[in-house]
Amino acid sequence: MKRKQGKQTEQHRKRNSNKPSGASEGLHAKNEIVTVDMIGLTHDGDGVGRTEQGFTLFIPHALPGERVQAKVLKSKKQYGYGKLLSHHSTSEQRIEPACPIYAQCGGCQLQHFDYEAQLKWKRQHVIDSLTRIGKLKVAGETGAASVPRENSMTGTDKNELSDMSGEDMESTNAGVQHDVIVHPTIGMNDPWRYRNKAAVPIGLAADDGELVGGFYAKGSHRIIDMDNCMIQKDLNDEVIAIVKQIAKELRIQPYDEESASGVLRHVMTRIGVVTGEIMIVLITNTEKLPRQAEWIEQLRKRVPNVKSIVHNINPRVTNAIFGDRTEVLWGSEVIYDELDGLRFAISARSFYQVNPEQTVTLYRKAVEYAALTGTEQVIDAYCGIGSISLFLARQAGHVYGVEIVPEAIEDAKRNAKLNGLDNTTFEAGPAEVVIPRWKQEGMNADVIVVDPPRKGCDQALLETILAIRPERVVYVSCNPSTLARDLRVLEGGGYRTVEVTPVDMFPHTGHVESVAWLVRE
Ligand SMILES: C[S@@+](CC[C@H](N)C(=O)[O-])C[C@H]1O[C@@H](n2cnc3c(N)ncnc32)[C@H](O)[C@@H]1O
Repeated sequence: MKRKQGKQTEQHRKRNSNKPSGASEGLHAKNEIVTVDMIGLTHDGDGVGRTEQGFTLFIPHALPGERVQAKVLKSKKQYGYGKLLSHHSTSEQRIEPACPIYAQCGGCQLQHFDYEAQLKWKRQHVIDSLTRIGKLKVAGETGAASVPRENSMTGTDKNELSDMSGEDMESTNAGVQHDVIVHPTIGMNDPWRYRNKAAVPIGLAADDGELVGGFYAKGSHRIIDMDNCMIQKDLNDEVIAIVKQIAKELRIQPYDEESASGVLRHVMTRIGVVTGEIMIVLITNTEKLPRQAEWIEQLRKRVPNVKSIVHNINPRVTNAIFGDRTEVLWGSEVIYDELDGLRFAISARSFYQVNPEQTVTLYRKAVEYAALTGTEQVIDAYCGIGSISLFLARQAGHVYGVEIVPEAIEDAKRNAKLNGLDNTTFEAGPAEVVIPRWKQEGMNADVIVVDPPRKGCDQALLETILAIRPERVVYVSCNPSTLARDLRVLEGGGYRTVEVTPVDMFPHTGHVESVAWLVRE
């Protein structure tokens, strides 16, 4: 990769030799209008194209195969960013986005792309990561990828890989030659209105200073006011609209990010899709929620199914939604939901998958890959509220879950009891600390399941998995790049990746979830 970048830099230097210095860092000047042939999509869903002069431009909402006119917004040495102005030719996979505010909102990235094409692209994204980063050979693939290497490994991929250290990247050099099966992405029959959770930033409208709440516009912190999101459950939209209305009536000051002043920063709502229960979390910059009693009265009156009203305090100047302190203002500290006949208590700070229908598909696939017979000792690392753990516990000897958020572990214990699954043990702490200690204490496991956050598994955890030597590892991942990186480590330690199944948990967004099945050689 380095060699290719060097070559491109040299070409640009030659081409730029006649340009006035300081006009632009890259080949094209800012605001220049260029014709671009689109050749791929980045891992964020932005189009990747080449200008007639061979310069790489990333252009949101442009699709592979299209010829477009674009305005250069930023021009770096080796690549730039552009804005789509018009089409010379369009892709057959281009469709009219269903959402009226799609062009401004940063919430979805792929609504202009036919859903079947999204599913294929997500599978290809997984394959590209497995082959390039994991050095794995995918059945039916020649090793060529959807986007030529020098393009896909520039802008966005660099961001995706930013969690990896140089050392991790070095470790990706060796390769293996068995074939990994990557199945088609399992999509939704109706890929709309799937989210059970909304977390909406609240702020001031730029024009009239009114309270607004919605989504950040792509690439900025400008809030687009919105009452109808096509990937949200209707009920979430309704509750958010009610909360905004109450905030206005009670004259609650919206948070102003620039001055870090004001009161209401975010509203989070979560619904139990099976139970109909609703949790509302008000996140403030201030210690107290002004007019608390009226808030409770109004929310109870206008949201009949509300079961939990929670206040979280976040006075920090940060992009993180939640602060450290959470108190229940009214009702229960949890709401309940059901997945595949299992009942789950979910508290405000606990992770719970946002697409319940696809979650069942994903977890069933993870259980299938675990291939349990009723006797196995299973470790579920990064277990959240124990959701995968309990799916596994129905078919295992014993399941040990570990999770860093203490509230989630309290939920997991409660959930095990609730479902009468006493063959479970849960511990709060970092997986990379707790599991090595379990190993030292003599624990063994037949199967280890991991479901880490985007940054993937900690190296110490991967080493411990290799030391425990379970027969099977099931890796649930929301980031194909770190999945591929970690599979390389496990392959290097004597595991073989047999299959990977992408599951579309987040239709119309660039997010790709997948589950991998590894066996000990
Ligand atoms: C993608 S979620 C998966 C949760 C759960 N398996 C599920 O499906 O609901 C990742 C979880 O890892 C937890 N986590 C993050 N870093 C961790 C660490 N170092 N050790 C243990 N858990 C961690 C997060 O709090 C989160 O609950």
